[in-house]
Amino acid sequence: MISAYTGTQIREAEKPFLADGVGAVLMQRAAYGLANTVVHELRGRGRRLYGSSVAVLAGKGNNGGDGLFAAALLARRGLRATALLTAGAAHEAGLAEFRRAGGHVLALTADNIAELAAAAAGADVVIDAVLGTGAQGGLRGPAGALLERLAQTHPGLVVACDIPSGLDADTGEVNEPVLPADVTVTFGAAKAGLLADPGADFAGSVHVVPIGMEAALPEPALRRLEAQDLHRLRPQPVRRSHKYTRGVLGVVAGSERYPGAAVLACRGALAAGAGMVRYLGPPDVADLVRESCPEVVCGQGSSAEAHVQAWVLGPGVDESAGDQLQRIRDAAATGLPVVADAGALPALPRILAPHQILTPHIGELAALLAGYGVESDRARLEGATLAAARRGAALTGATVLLKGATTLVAAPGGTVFSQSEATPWMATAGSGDVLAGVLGALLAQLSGSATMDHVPRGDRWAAIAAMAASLHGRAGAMASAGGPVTATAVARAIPEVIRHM
Ligand SMILES: NC(=O)C1=CN([C@@H]2O[C@H](COP(=O)(O)OP(=O)(O)OC[C@H]3O[C@@H](n4cnc5c(N)ncnc54)[C@H](OP(=O)(O)O)[C@@H]3O)[C@@H](O)[C@H]2O)[C@@H](O)CC1
Ligand SMILES: Nc1ncnc2c1ncn2[C@@H]1O[C@H](COP(=O)(O)OP(=O)(O)O)[C@@H](O)[C@H]1O
Ligand SMILES: [K+]
Repeated sequence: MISAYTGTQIREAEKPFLADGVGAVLMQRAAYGLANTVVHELRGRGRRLYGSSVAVLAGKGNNGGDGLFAAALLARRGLRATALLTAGAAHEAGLAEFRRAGGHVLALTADNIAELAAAAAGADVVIDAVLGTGAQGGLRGPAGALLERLAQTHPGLVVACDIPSGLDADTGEVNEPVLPADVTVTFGAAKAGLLADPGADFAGSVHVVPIGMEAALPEPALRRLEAQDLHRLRPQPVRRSHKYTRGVLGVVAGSERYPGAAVLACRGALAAGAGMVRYLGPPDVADLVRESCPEVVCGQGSSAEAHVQAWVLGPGVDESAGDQLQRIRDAAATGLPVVADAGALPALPRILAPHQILTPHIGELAALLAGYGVESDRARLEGATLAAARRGAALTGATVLLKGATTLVAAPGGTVFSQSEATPWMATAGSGDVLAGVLGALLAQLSGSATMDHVPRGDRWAAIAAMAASLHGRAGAMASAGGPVTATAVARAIPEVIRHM
C-alpha cells in the first residue's frame, strides 16, 4: 500500500527533527536521492554522465536547497551544472556547496527570462526546485514566466524536486504555469496531490525517497492499493464453497434504449468471480443478457424478493425506464451493499450509508452535488477531484468512487483511496458498466468475508471499491497493451488479472 500525506502532515512530522538540528541531514538525504534518480534516468536513456548537462531552477526555500545540493552532487559526477536562481535569494548552504562543486550560477530577473529559459531548455536535465511544500498559491514574479516558456519548449528530462512547482501538495490542484515532470522525486512519503488529478498529470512517475522521518508520520490523507494488497484481500473460494456462499449478485441494469449496459455489467460480474448473477429487467433486455451470458439467471420480478448478497443498480437505466427505477429503489431499501451507477444515482434517497457505493464520472458527480444544493460546474470539479470526491461522500453519507484517469474512492469517514492503473484507451463506452459489475461481484463475495478483517472497519467498503478500480484498470491495461480496447475485452481480461494477483 502506498500512503500519501498532505504537505502540512509532512512538515509537522519533520518539526521534531528540525528542533533537534538534523534538518540539514534530512536535506542531504533528499538531495542524494534526487541526484541518484537523475543518474538512473540518464543511464536508462543511454546517456553518459560525463558531458551531460543539468539546469536546476532553484527557489529561495528549502526546496531550492534540495535542488542545489543535488545539482552539486551531479556536478561532482561530471555533469555541467547551471543554477537558475528564480527568487533573487537562495538557500545559503546549498548555493555555497553548488559553487564549490564548480556549478555556474545565473540569477533570474524580469529582463532575462527568455535567455534563461533558452539556457534551461538546452540542458539534458532540468530539476524543478522552485517551490515545494512551502508554496502558497501560484508562482509569483518572473519564475512563473520562466516556467511557462520552458513548458512550451518541451525540455529534455524534467525531474521535479518533491513536487512540481505550483502544484498543491495537499489537493492535487494546479496553479498554472506548472512544468510537467517526467519524474517526481518526493521526500519522506508521497504527497496526496501527486496521486490525484489534475496534479497526477504533471507528476510523471513518482519516486519516494525515505529520509528518516517516516516513523513520525500520522494516518495518511490518501492511500493506494498495490498488487500485494489485492493478493491479500482477494476473494478465495474454499474447498466446500458453493455458488450461494461464493456470493450472489443482483443486477438491475439496461433499458430498451441501452440494453448493452446490462450485458456488460453482467460480464464484469461473472469475470470477477460472482457465485451467481441474477438479472432483473425488461424482457427484451433479459433475452439479450441470456444470449450473451447464458450463466446469468434472468427474471422480471421485484428486487425486494430477490435473494442476493449485493446489488448493481443503474448501468444503462434512463429516466423513462419506470419499472427499472422502482427495482432500483426497492433494492436500495433492502439494506444490502449496493453499487449505484448512472441511472441509479438520481433515484436514490438523500441520506445514504457507506455500504452504498456511488460510481459517478465527473459530470454525474456535478449533477449529484447540484441535487444537494452545491453549485459545481464540471470544469471546476475537474480541477479539484480530491475535494469533489470527499464532498460527495460527506454530503451523501455514501462511499463515492469517482471515475477518471485516476479513480478516487472517498469514504464518508474521510478515508480516500486513489488508483491509477488504467489506460486512456479505457475511455470507451461501456467500460464503466464493466466496472460496476466487477465491484458488485467483489461486494457480493467480500462483504461478510474474513479476508476483510485485515482492513479497519470504517475503511472496508472503500477498500473493496478501490480493489475493483485497480482490478478493472489492470485488466484494461492488459487487454489494451497499448492499443484500442473494448469494454468486452476489459471484462475478458479480469480473470487473468485475478489469476496473477
Ligand atoms: N523541512 C525540512 O527539514 C526538509 C524539507 N525539505 C524540502 O523543503 C521543502 C519545503 O521547504 P520550505 O518550507 O522552505 O518551502 P519551499 O517549498 O521551498 O517554499 C518556500 C519559499 O518559497 C516562497 N514562496 C512560497 N510561495 C510562493 C509563490 N507562490 N511564489 C513565489 N515564492 C513563493 C516563500 O517565500 P515567502 O512567501 O515566504 O516570501 C519561501 O521562501 C520541501 O518541499 C522539501 O523539498 C527536504 O529537504 C527535507 C527536509
Ligand atoms: N483517460 C482515462 N484514463 C484511464 N481510465 C479512464 C480514462 N477515462 C475514463 N477511464 C475509465 O473508464 C471508465 C469509464 O466509465 P464511464 O465514464 O462510466 O463510461 P461508460 O458509462 O461509457 O461505461 C472508468 O472506469 C474510468 O475510470
Ligand atoms: K519543486
